[in-house]
Amino acid sequence: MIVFPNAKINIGLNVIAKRADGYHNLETIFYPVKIYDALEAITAPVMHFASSGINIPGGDEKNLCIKAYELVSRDHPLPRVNIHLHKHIPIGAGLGGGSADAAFFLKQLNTLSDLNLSDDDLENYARQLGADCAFFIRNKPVYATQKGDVFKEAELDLTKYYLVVAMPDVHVSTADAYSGVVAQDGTADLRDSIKLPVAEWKHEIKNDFERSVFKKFPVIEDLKNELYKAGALYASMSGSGAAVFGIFEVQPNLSHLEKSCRIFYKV
Ligand SMILES: C[C@@](CO)(OP(=O)(O)O)[C@H](O)COP(=O)(O)OP(=O)(O)OC[C@H]1O[C@@H](n2ccc(N)nc2=O)[C@H](O)[C@@H]1O
Ligand SMILES: Nc1ncnc2c1ncn2[C@@H]1O[C@H](COP(=O)(O)OP(=O)(O)O)[C@@H](O)[C@H]1O
Repeated sequence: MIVFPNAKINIGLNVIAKRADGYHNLETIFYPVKIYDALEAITAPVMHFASSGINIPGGDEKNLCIKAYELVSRDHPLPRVNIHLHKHIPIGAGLGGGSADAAFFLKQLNTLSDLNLSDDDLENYARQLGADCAFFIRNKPVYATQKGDVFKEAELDLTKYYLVVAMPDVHVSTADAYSGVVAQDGTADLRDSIKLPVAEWKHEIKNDFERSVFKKFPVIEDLKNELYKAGALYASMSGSGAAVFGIFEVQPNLSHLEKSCRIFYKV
């Protein structure tokens, strides 16, 4: 069985408060985009994990797919599986690639092993693997609060626009990005802000990680500015970076950026 875990972008990200457990409460809109890994799982006599494509730091046993398997196996007898992950979604990008793999693997296990877990059950497993992992279970645009794992409906359809994701040659650690951010409450509700025309979002919607991450990696801010120069109605860093995305009315010419970063068109 092969599935194709997709990436996400964050439309706005307000870091509201530091929590007693060390995490942060936030407010964001998660929006799925068309950049994919490929994840194959088949039942097999011995457990095996292999990956190809982009090198994943941390070793196989630390892979979130293996962690997902171990988590579910505490509650349910599982068959041994042979897993192959082809990694295409950039890492340290703010695109949630590792979380997507884990969530899609949970869904695969549910089917492969006839576990009959509901989406709520799967989300409960997912939130134990990573704060933004639960989003990928239903994988629809949502307004997320608390650790980024509590969802309310968000009506957002960007299909009439041309979305671009650009990944510079730097990687940002999520934990480092959170340690550099200053939490502050009292911003407008993102569910109201996204109702404005996209061209007005730049006055209303921000990503709180940009200030400190741009300071450390000016190349990311430069890239965001390049997307505006190329005609973006709205451009922002995604999550804790380093990827930036642009929302355009038509396909932009970004060929001058292709030497210094990886560009994903029409996502
Ligand atoms: C910033 C966001 C925005 O969508 O995404 P990315 O940019 O990483 O994709 C998420 O909050 C990332 O979620 P995720 O990458 O799943 O985080 P986790 O693995 O659970 O946590 C990594 C580390 O980030 C910090 N962390 C994460 C989530 C949160 N709400 N508060 C935090 O302070 C903690 O220090 C934690 O140890
Ligand atoms: N399947 C996976 N894909 C990517 N990263 C993984 C995976 N499993 C574990 N990781 C770990 O998660 C870290 C980054 O995860 P990722 O979700 O890609 O971050 P971000 O959302 O910030 O881009 C990597 O450094 C790696 O050690």
